[in-house]
Amino acid sequence: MAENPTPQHILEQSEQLCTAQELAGIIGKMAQDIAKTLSDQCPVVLCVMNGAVIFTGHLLPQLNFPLHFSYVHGTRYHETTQGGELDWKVAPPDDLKDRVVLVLDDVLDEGWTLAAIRERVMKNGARAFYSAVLVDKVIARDKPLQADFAGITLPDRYIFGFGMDIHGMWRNLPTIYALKQ
Ligand SMILES: O=P(O)(O)OC[C@H]1O[C@H](OP(=O)(O)OP(=O)(O)O)[C@H](O)[C@@H]1O
Ligand SMILES: Nc1nc2[nH]cnc2c(=O)[nH]1
Repeated sequence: MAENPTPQHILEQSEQLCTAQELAGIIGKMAQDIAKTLSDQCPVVLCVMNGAVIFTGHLLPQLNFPLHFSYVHGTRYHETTQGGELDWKVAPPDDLKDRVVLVLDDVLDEGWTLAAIRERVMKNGARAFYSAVLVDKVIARDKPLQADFAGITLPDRYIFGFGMDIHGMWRNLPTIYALKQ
């Protein structure tokens, strides 16, 4: 891949990993599983911006029980494909005392982002923490946490589309892609 590939070049060098229809089925099943556990808890649902924006937009209308909604914004990949320190742009809400919290993220990779969110959420008084990730990546290392609800398992390749970026671009693709190997 060239050092500064154009958006079109990235797309040409990529392959689709699943269809939009498959994603719809996966998210529908996740909504049912989440409802079985949380429908009587009135959870605070937090979207992890930016990557989880499309996943959240598909999942939320299918959660057919009362909930409160807000978001956190933390990034540790910036516009690169390597994670670093988590940079908090918007931290979890302060007023989580005794609340059950469900955090929605697009991908659980090394797990440091969700682990840091869990720590802040519990410090802010939550009674219980749950996480739902659209993609659980298979990596060679142990993760600091496992997701309570996971949609699809994918191999250790940098993915983009459906909310996830590559070099800051292509979050708007309607399904998930990876660069050809
Ligand atoms: O499990 P980890 O290795 O910690 O990685 C997962 C996180 O990485 C991505 O966020 P990113 O930092 O790229 O910010 P973005 O959501 O704005 O793209 C993704 O949206 C997850 O939040
Ligand atoms: N866009 C994107 N963000 C990530 N954050 C952690 N892993 C990934 C990935 O594969 N793609």
